[in-house]
Amino acid sequence: MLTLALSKGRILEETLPTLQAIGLQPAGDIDRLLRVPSRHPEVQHLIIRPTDVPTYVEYGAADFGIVGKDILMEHGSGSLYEPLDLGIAQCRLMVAGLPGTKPLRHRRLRVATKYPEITRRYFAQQGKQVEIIKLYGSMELAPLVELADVIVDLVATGKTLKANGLVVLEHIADVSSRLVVNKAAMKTKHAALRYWLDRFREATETAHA
Ligand SMILES: Nc1ncnc2c1ncn2[C@@H]1O[C@H](COP(=O)(O)OP(=O)(O)OP(=O)(O)O)[C@@H](O)[C@H]1O
Ligand SMILES: O=P(O)(O)OC[C@H]1O[C@H](OP(=O)(O)OP(=O)(O)O)[C@H](O)[C@@H]1O
Repeated sequence: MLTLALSKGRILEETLPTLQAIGLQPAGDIDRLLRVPSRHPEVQHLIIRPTDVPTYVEYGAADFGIVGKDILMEHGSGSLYEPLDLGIAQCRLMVAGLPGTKPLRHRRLRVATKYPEITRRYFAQQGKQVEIIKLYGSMELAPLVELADVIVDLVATGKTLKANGLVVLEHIADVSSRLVVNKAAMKTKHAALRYWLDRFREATETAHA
């Protein structure tokens, strides 16, 4: 039996057509069940929060998983194999703020984000120490109420930024969803995982042809 950890929400919705194409569609109520059989007798799904997917796969509670590159960058992806870019849930990780936001001289820049590790690394690479304010959502509000000078957040269409009067200041990384694999399982269950990785790769190529 193989276990695939799926990120519930946006990524799961965008993953369903691929699962359907390769015969792994969930065979149960994905809105309520946390562990769901798939149409294939040898694969089951875990339906979990995106931020938990790397942990389940790293510890081997799931053999493989699907998760955003943003979450992998924040988690630190060295403990997992990342063999395939699925090309779904595409967006960009950006520094954003009010128009005309300038570097500050008298104090550290204050940055609100759901991604403290990525943010710390990004500014440290530029030799800047920043004050990081960890938030769990609605980052766009922070500069408006002077909780932070800027935010580090995901941008796709740019509509959320625009609606809140914010602009992109810097580009950090392009983001899409990745297939990740537990390192030990890649050895002990190699043939089965290889088979499904090939199916995912074919389906992804077909979808983007
Ligand atoms: N606007 C967007 N357009 C495209 N992809 C996005 C967008 N926002 C987020 N994503 C991608 O989808 C993933 C999941 O986002 P989603 O909004 O479903 O979860 P979340 O609400 O951030 O998760 P949690 O419930 O753990 O806080 C993100 O990690 C990112 O990779
Ligand atoms: O550029 P846009 O197309 O407007 O998309 C960007 C928005 O999408 C994400 O939020 P999401 O809609 O997932 O809400 P949440 O993370 O606050 O739950 C992200 O955190 C931005 O707020």
